[in-house]
Amino acid sequence: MSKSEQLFKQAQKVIPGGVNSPVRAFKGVGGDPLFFTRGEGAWLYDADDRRYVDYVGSWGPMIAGHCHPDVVRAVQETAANGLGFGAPTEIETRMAELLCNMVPSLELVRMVSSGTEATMSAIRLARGFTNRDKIVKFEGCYHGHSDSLLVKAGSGALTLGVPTSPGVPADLAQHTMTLSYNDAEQVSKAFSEIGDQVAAIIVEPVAGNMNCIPPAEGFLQTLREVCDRHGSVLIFDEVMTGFRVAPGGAQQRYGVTPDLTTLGKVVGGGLPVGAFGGRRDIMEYIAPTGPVYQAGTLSGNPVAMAAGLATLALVQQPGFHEGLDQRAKQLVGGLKTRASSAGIALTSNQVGGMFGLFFTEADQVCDFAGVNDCNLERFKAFYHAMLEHGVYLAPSAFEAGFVSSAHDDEAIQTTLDAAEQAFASLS
Ligand SMILES: Cc1ncc(COP(=O)(O)O)c(C=O)c1O
Ligand SMILES: N[C@H](C=O)CCC(=O)O
Repeated sequence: MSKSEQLFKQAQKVIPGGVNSPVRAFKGVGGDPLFFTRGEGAWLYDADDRRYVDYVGSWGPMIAGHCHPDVVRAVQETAANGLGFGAPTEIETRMAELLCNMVPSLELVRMVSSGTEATMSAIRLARGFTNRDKIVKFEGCYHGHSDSLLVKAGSGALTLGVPTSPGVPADLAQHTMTLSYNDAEQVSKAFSEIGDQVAAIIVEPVAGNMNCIPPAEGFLQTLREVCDRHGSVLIFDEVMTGFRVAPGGAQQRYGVTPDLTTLGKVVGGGLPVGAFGGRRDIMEYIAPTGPVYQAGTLSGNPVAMAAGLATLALVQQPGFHEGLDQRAKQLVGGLKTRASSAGIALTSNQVGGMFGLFFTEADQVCDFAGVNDCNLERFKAFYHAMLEHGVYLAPSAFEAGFVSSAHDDEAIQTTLDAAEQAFASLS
């Protein structure tokens, strides 16, 4: 038995399913999860000291690779002064100033401790501000696990086949309307019927929790238009896309400015951080300036702020995003060439440092139905073959992949060599 197998057995005795977040349990691909002991750049080492090229990146935060010395140093230096005070610190203002400078929609921003908290708080704020209950989301998009948003959700909820979770009161779920991602016509029609009751649209501006689906031409603009017409709040959930697809996120890349933005992952540099912010008049509606309540014991934790600021400093370096984009293109292009040589039908999507692979004959995959039509069994076989050859992909066909600035030629070539063998084993 491997060390990982032993550790997983032990974990299952005291942790539900042996994991602290369901998608880690390998239910989407079968087999047992690996337990990791350390990371370095683009590489992860498991409990048996096997090395893997990592395309999960802690589900996104590790945009500069594992253990970047600047980030580690910032954490160590800040921790030496105390782990947290539950009172204001200057570093929180520095973080807020930076976020407002980087992300087009932010005039005011509030820090929280996870992406889930950010989206849950943004929804409450939008409901309070508009005095309306209904929200619109899109099938296969995941916005964390708060009740209103765990309806036809993506990510682990989709992987485990429970997109609408038991435990979400029907009385609450009835206020969440779920539409099809990239179907602008359906959005316009829904808003012509009930637009005046809608508090907010929340959307992943590039969907990354049903694999990776970029927005269709004009889709985000339509969301902006219907929200303007009906007085609804447009929320871009940039927990995944923030700082990844452009320095100012998807809103900068696609030129559509939402009213509120939610952030997570990269903003915490690997520590538990989220944020939500946007238009001043809406953000001033939150306590203590406004009546909508929201709070957090560890919000704005200085050590987490230090990790985030150090990561954002790296992200702002000239050429950072061009480098990510180029690496991701090199990877995806190389995989497609090798799949084609092996006679395997493979389609891909890629936006900056985010990518998706689809085992399908279709030329493009642009919505939830397209993702569902893919060959899941082939993905599972590919997944395990890649793992066998030292490449760690997300253990589900419904998750995007992430490239970091630490993915160098060696990491990419190791991946392509592994893929050549994996594709050969599938054909
Ligand atoms: C787009 C998006 N929103 C929200 C969340 C929730 O963030 P967290 O897992 O930090 O609660 C995630 C990831 O889990 C996400 O990908
Ligand atoms: N897809 C999720 C976040 O983006 C995966 C993280 C998790 O649920 O553990």
